[in-house]
Amino acid sequence: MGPIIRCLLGQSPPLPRSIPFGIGSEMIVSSGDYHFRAVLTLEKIGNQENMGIYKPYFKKYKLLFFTAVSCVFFEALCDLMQPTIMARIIDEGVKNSQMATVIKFGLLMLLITAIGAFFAGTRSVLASKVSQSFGADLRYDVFAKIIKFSEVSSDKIESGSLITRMTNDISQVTQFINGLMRIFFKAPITCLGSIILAVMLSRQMSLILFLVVMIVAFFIVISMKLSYVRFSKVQYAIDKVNSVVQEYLMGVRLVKAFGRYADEEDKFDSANSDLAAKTLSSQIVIAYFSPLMSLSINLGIALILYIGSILYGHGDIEVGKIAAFISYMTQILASLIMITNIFNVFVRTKASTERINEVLNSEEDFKGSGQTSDHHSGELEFKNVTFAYPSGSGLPTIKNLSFKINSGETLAIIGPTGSGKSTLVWLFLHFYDVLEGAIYFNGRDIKTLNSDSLRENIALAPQKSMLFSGTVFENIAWGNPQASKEEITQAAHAAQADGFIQNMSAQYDSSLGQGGVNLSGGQKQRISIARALVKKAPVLILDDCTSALDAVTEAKVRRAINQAENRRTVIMITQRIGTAMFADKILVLDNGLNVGFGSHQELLQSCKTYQGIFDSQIGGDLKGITHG
Ligand SMILES: Nc1ncnc2c1ncn2[C@@H]1O[C@H](COP(=O)(O)OP(=O)(O)OP(=O)(O)O)[C@@H](O)[C@H]1O
Repeated sequence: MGPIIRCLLGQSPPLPRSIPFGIGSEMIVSSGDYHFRAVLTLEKIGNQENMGIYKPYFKKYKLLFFTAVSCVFFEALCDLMQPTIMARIIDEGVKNSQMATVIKFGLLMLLITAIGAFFAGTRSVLASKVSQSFGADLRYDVFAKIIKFSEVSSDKIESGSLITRMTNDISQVTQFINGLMRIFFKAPITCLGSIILAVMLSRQMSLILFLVVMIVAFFIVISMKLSYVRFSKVQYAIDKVNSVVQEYLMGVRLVKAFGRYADEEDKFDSANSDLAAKTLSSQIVIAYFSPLMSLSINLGIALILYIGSILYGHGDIEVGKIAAFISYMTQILASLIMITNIFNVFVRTKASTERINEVLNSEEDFKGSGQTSDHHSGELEFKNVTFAYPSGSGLPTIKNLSFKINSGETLAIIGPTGSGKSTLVWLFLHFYDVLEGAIYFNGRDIKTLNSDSLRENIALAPQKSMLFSGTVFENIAWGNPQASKEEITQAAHAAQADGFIQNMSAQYDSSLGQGGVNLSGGQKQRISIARALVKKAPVLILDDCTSALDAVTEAKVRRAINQAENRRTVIMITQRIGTAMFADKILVLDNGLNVGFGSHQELLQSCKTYQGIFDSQIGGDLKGITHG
């Protein structure tokens, strides 16, 4: 097994760090049927354990892989035989005008070419099959990992970058695997075989061959060194372009409303130009070195012809052998370039592998200790909870916060924007771990609960309604795929969505565009609430998701939830005092601190922040009424 394969499997000792290759050189080399795009990215070639991630995939396809490699072996043998047969045609057939010899060896050449073509075709099909299946499996696993991402991981890697990793980086790996089967064995076999056969043809001319090989090898090493650091920069530039496009598409209406086309164009132009510049910079070295290598090869051929003609004059060599020697020399140099390309692609793949590995090694969502929580009640307690976002400023978002609600109670959380209201929900859902304190659900620390079953107890209507492409029915049923049609309509009724759904062209079977583009903000919120209601979980969380509803509709939603058969615990995050005041308990948050907890009446008496919010929204005139 060769070094690249061993590196791929993480089995070989590290390649020397001193290998003077670099990130970023890119070249397209064509030699016969080889057409290889290569970029060198050998930043840490010694650190190859990352490549071990491909071991299971390689194992899965090893039979096809080795069949392809065997085809390459026979293909190379066929190639090697050609110049020697050609020399015999010239020296025995053409020179002596023996047509029978020309025809005999000509037919033999054709037969060998046909056999070589058969192996080349089979190898190509197998290489494509293995590399594409390999790539598809890897893409699947990366996506499966992204699905399991913890919130910390999601905060760390931008979605634009994740897309580049799922597409560009995995394509790079696929290209490498394909190239491995195309040329990995062929290049060394051709190179070694050609050297042996060339030396056997003429020792004197072999000196020129070695000289040219040394010069070309020198150019290859220098070009790699010069282009070492460039490739990962290209990948990050692609990330940036993806992010700019993605952000524009997410905010397209806002951009139009604000007429900010020019700024968006500028942003894209800057990212795009940066990508072009970095790609150019990664290619430019090769652009200069490729002609230099060709020049050296042609110089070598001219020297061979010169020395060959002198030797021929002395009767030391025949014309056919000179032609065969030149042919072997071209094969040796083409193989050298191919070997270089293997390293080029290897290092580029290494950079992509590091990026893929970062995804595969990202922290997964909390699993909990494996204990399930199949409770039917929804008692919740936060005890001295302190929390800071790992990707945030380091300052706590939630500070020593405590409160408790009993099962079946309604809690309203109110407070200025950015005070940490949604963060409480993320903590309860165990998206993040608390720094200090603990959260108890039905008396058990949520850290000891299986996260999936904890979340089964919670239905969430998020602040930003998220709808999927599909029908209205499918979108509501997403909350509970087992729900009957009747339960879906009941939930829609309670969420005050049935009215507008009935007015849609195909009622519950009406299609929603991507993200629910064909609905108003309030309609989206009501479908989102219906989806949460149909889950029938012991705890219902409404995260400021009635903000787009008018006061009358909102009151109807609230009443419907309160009148539900199985009275559940409801957590209602809101900015409106008119919504909060009907809750059993109200938590007033300010800058992550619990500054008030109690009923509306209690807080009006005791909590300055609450009084302030009340005065600003309802006004002092009504204070007496609500007091009563
Ligand atoms: N993923 C995150 N990484 C780092 N900081 C975050 C993250 N999410 C929120 N924050 C910060 O935490 C603080 C509280 O945010 P949170 O969304 O909980 O506030 P909120 O009270 O729900 O606000 P709003 O009423 O505007 O929705 C804010 O300062 C915010 O910048």
